[in-house]
Amino acid sequence: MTTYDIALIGFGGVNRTLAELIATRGERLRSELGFGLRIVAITDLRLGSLVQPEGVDLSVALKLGGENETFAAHGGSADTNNESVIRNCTADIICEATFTNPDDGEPAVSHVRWALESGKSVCTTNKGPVALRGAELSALAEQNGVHFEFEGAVMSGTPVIRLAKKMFAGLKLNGFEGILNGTSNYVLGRMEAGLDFHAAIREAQELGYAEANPAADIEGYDVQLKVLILANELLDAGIELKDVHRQGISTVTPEDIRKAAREGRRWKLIGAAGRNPDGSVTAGVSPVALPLDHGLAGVSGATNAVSFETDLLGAVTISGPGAGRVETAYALLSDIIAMHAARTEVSANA
Ligand SMILES: NC(=O)C1=CN([C@@H]2O[C@H](COP(=O)(O)OP(=O)(O)OC[C@H]3O[C@@H](n4cnc5c(N)ncnc54)[C@H](OP(=O)(O)O)[C@@H]3O)[C@@H](O)[C@H]2O)C=CC1
Ligand SMILES: N[C@@H](CC=O)C(=O)O
Repeated sequence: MTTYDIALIGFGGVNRTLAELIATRGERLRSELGFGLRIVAITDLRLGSLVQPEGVDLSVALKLGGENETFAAHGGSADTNNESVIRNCTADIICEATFTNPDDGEPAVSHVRWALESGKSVCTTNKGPVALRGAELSALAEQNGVHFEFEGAVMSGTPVIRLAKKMFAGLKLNGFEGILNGTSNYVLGRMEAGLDFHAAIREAQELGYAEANPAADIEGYDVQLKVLILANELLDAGIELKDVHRQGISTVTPEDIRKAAREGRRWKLIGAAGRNPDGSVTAGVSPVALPLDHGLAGVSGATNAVSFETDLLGAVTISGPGAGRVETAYALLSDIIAMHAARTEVSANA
């Protein structure tokens, strides 16, 4: 039976939860999916780096995280050493889950590039590399005969990108609109229930929904990246970040929310893209007071939903978790499962 060796880059909420899933469900995954997973390296800004080709002891690694604790006391180093670990470790697959940088995608873009250049497949939940360097990195993966998967970059573990690519074959997609950020949707809902804006953000942080800098959620940067990913991956839009108009929810006041409620409306942060008659695509993100009978008005909490406009089926809507540590760790697992399926198909056809 195949065992895939994994390196985790970034050991925060998502990659820690992936490690927990591997520790607690490894045997079940092995019997159900026909492959095993072994973590052979971890790097993290605070903990440093740990490389153990025979397999990291997760019962030890998962307990680390206290102030001043590093991997140095456990056979590793206090230095992060990302490039050397990514290039030289024995992993088959690199799981990149460091913070999303909406400006240039770094350092995650470099992490992905180093991995692909050294013949390792990558799965990531990091929106930066996918939105800002997606085409280049996918081409690099192909040149090196490896995989670059990123299902968790949009709507966490809810299948959207792969599902739309596979299941919408034969349809023409003319656009989409959706709620694509769990944090801002959660915050708007909590404000509607009377909670203070900052207290609502703190709750979203505690629940593991928010970005390292929650301004990315609140000011619409996160949705801007997700709209860019969906537009380029599914509509072949060929657009850049500057082409996606951005406005977040920080301008929506408690009074706006009360007024909308009186009028039978509810504020939502909507990301959308649509094909113009000349084939070009217009895309943006902005807060909208939707009428309560709108299909997206009832999507609450950290749930996300995206409605695709297709030529033969009309609107097709996908809804599910949009954030959360477990939900997003599952996205990485689904990427690994997709890589295994592709590899199995290639060997069956050889
Ligand atoms: N949480 C969610 O619901 C979702 C998250 N995502 C994306 O997944 C990624 C991970 O999210 P999450 O786990 O919640 O975030 P966290 O902030 O919990 O974890 C990120 C980890 O990466 C570490 N890190 C930062 N820079 C580096 C670096 N250069 N080298 C090594 N480690 C580094 C951080 O260390 P330190 O804390 O010291 O900075 C932290 O431990 C993000 O890109 C996020 O946008 C996508 C979908 C949903
Ligand atoms: N911070 C993001 C996490 C997923 O991308 C969100 O709240 O949606």
